[in-house]
Amino acid sequence: MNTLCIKVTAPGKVILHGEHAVVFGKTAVAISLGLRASMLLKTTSEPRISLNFTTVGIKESIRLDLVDEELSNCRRYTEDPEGLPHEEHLIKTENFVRGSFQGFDLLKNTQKNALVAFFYVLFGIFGGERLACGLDISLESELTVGAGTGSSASFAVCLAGGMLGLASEKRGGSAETLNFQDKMLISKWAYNCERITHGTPSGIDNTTATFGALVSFRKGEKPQLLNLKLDLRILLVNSRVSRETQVLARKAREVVERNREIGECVLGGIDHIAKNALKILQKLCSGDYEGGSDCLYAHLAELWNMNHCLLASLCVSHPALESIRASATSHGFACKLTGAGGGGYAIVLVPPNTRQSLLEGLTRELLSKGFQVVDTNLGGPGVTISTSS
Ligand SMILES: Nc1ncnc2c1ncn2[C@@H]1O[C@H](COP(=O)(O)OP(=O)(O)O)[C@@H](O)[C@H]1O
Ligand SMILES: C[C@@](O)(CCOP(=O)(O)O)CC(=O)O
Repeated sequence: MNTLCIKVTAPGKVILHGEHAVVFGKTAVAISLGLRASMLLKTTSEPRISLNFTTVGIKESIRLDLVDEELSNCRRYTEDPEGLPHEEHLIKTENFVRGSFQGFDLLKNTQKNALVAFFYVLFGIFGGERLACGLDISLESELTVGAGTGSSASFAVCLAGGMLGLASEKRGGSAETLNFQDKMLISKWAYNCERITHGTPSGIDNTTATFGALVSFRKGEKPQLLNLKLDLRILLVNSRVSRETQVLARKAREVVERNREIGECVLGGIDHIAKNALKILQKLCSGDYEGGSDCLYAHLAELWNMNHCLLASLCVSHPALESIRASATSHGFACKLTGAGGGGYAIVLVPPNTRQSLLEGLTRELLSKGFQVVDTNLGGPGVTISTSS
């Protein structure tokens, strides 16, 4: 095979509604961000695989013959990521990575996870064959790691998209043309990858990072993809408190299980909010309403606030998130945590007719409290793949 370059990009996401409840089978609505991860994969004649994951500070390389030898002991699951025995494959991959990279145990968790994720996908997709060419892979991202904006999902989608693209090019196909099934395959591989760090994720993050735009999601059902024809604008506010999704998901589950009937009501409430918010967004997209959009945005704002309060009742808010909300409320904006909570980001809804001075006042106050603020539009494209030789 001649030298090949594959570039893969994937967006981060924010969950608008349904975080935590989605784990219990309720509806969630997520939307892609303008911020993206981007991976460049080059085949080389050097017998090495070099990895440069700048965001997590990984710069490592490994001899190709060691990788090819391990590949010969793996089974291939290219088209069947769901059939891959996850735990077994993960342990085997971890053993390989630990044995191959000196000082692995001294790395930070984010670095360990990223290395393991790479080889997990590589071995699953190329098992049973030899790579027979060196690889030079670099990945960078505009997203903050560990803050709930889908950094790991966009990373995983890039890995999966790149490896599946390479596999397809090696068999004489094209990595660039992606139909729905191709995207589903990328999303399923990315889901497996997400399991490495997030235990049993619902799948909403990898789905949104793959398909982009607005995704309505329910576990076990085909994701509903909505073409967002409106500029939904938010302030993305970083509380600068780091948190782990798995820990927060466990906390919410404990609250629900300790208070079964109440927990069911809270989850049911969140489900209704997600469905109603989706209807409003669909109306806004279709233009199918009388008068201006102000009424619809006011209703959406009410749902955002209710959603936050229900999440807080599951003990997944944080004093920093409440402080962001207090500022937003005092300036007349709706605000909710997004993702797992316990820190990470809050989102503030910015309706189209918002006075700029009001928004600037809120931004100033949030900055003076030490938070980071990004004013952004939502709904960027999903995974993109381009190749050159
Ligand atoms: N840009 C990135 N580059 C390399 N690895 C990443 C990147 N983003 C996330 N990861 C990997 O994914 C893991 C989980 O990421 P995290 O940001 O906690 O998830 P989330 O975005 O869902 O909050 C990290 O520990 C790291 O190993
Ligand atoms: C809490 C949860 O509903 C969302 C987690 O979001 P994030 O990874 O923190 O963005 C978990 C999940 O959906 O898997």
